[in-house]
Amino acid sequence: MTYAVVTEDLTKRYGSHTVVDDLALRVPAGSVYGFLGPNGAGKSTTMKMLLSLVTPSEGQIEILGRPMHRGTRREVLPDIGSLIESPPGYGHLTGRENMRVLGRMLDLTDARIAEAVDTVRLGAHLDKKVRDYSLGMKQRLGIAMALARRPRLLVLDEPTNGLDPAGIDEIRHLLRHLAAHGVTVMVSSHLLDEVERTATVLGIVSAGRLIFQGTRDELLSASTPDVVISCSAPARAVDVLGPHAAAGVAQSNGSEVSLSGLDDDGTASAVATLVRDGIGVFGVRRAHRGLDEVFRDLTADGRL
Ligand SMILES: Nc1ncnc2c1ncn2[C@@H]1O[C@H](COP(=O)(O)OP(=O)(O)OP(=O)(O)O)[C@@H](O)[C@H]1O
Repeated sequence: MTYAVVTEDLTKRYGSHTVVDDLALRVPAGSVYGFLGPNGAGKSTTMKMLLSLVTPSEGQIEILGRPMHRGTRREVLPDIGSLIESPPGYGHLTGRENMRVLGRMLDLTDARIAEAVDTVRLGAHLDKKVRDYSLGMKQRLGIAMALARRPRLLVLDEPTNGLDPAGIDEIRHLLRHLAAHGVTVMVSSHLLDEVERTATVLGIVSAGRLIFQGTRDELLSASTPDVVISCSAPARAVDVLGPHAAAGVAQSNGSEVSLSGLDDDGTASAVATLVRDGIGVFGVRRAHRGLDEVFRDLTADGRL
């Protein structure tokens, strides 16, 4: 497997506060890598380090096979498109004027610029002043600016922040389209929903630490789904199982009890306890868990 981004021991401290802690990122080339974590988890700081906008306290970064640091960033940056923090662009200029300024700065052909504008479907709004753009249009302009240099790697920090569902959907499509055309996309979000269907690989950070990295299926199988027992006396079952269950017991509806954090032995022993207590067990199953639940569990504990 070739990786577009590899980090070793990547760490950033501000005073005594470690905001990024020993990250070993592996972003496969050609993937859409969803970089997830709650607000303040250290996603932006990590992305800024990847772009050499923030100097790491420790660790190494390799981008597209080359070491990335102050001394090399001039050679590496032309291959990276990025959207970090607020969308770029001058508000008093139109979209077209902004793209022209960028074109002059980076010495891009008109065809290159037209291609980038086309990809984000901004053509119809090019003659409007950017300060009159909706947030979605601003984000798309930012992405067009990032794309104009035809990057091999695109780093986007929360590109769907503040967008409505239609805008989010559009960005999703765009990211898939780019990945299908060979661009590696690293995209951060604090909402799993937003990247789950787009990302082929997920990296989850919590309090600066990488608590999971792998495919969506690997994430689901790394967590234990709840056991749901349907029985004759669910309310009594909750009392009986309370001291027994490792993680938690809840009565989910009229006839069912949910138990979290139980392995197979724990499940067998819970059923035996119910039967011993004279409660009729009608059925036992593992609940289907959405990724959002898994994500919440992972980040609540701060561990996998
Ligand atoms: N320049 C700085 N000086 C001191 N602390 C900082 C600095 N930049 C970021 N931090 C702190 O680092 C932590 C991580 O911030 P960061 O912006 O990387 O998180 P994030 O996961 O991107 O969250 P968000 O989605 O809210 O931007 C926060 O506690 C933040 O206050």
